[in-house]
Amino acid sequence: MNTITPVDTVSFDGREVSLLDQTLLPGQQVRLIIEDAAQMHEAIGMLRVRGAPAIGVAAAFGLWLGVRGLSDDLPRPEAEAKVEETRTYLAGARPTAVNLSWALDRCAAQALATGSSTAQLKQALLDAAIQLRTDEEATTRLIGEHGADLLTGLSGVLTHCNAGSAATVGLGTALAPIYVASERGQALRVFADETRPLLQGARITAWELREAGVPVTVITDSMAAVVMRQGLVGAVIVGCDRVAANGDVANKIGTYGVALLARAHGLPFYVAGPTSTIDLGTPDGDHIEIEQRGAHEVTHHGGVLMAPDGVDVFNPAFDVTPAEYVTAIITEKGIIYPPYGPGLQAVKA
Ligand SMILES: CSC[C@H]1O[C@H](OP(=O)(O)O)[C@H](O)[C@@H]1O
Repeated sequence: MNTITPVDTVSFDGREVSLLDQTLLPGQQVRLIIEDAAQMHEAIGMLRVRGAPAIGVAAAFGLWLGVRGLSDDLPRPEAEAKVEETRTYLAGARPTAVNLSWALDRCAAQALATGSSTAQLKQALLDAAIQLRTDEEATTRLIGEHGADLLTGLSGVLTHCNAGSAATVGLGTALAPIYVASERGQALRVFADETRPLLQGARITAWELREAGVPVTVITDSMAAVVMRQGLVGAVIVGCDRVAANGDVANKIGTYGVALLARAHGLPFYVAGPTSTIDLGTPDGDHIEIEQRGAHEVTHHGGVLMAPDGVDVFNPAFDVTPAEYVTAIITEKGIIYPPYGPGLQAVKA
């Protein structure tokens, strides 16, 4: 197989920042020009751009968009105050994926340490966002290369949600090892959980894998157990939105159940993610804020009522998988095995 071409989730063409609107996948591929921080905040909140690494890069460009219109004559302290205001605003778009705040903090710190004028501050924010995009793209290739070694000899793997190229600015996290294994000539079929309620697996994972020529079978979330029992997969590999210092993993709702199923069927359960998704400041999964989303996502699909309108709904966007159920964590710096504390500390050093 030829080298995989990543999905162009977030890009800057020298003038404009654009996003692939993932709410319209797979039926439409529409690019949105994002002109200011408010539009970027909306895009992140509505999952037009989604996936921890991708929203981090998107927010970084959003930070620049929030100040690019400032007059170069504005006193630097006032410009810096605007950066801080925009950073705080964008960080509030979604609470669970640590990459959002991590990317904003990284880019703001780099820019605030650069120059003494407002013009230099603005340029530094753009430079920081561009560099972040470059770094995060390279990171996904390394995740793929480390993770592919774990998939050697397998003919099927199961994934949950979308932690592919569309969730990053490169090959992805959970799907990166699959892409690299495929590039190496391994015949690997992906069983993709559709992942209710927003169907990132059916809509996005299946779409990007088919675009890349990787065999994919879409299953409903309730079919995962049978797929494992019938021996159709030899491993589970998922992404992550925040990894706590003890190795507990926040990821798309339903991941915890898939981890339990993997344990029950004696299958390895791998988590793939950049070290930027590891948050040593959060001691364990109980301290990870889980985003609660609106009832409409559950009671409606495609404008069709799927449950009594107004019925009570529980719609957490993520859950936490305890570290004890995680076989290994695949990062760009290598594979981490239990006990996770020391290994996570090492890759963040
Ligand atoms: C590579 S991070 C992907 C991660 O993000 C997804 O959540 P969302 O679609 O709500 O942004 C899901 O948890 C994926 O595993």
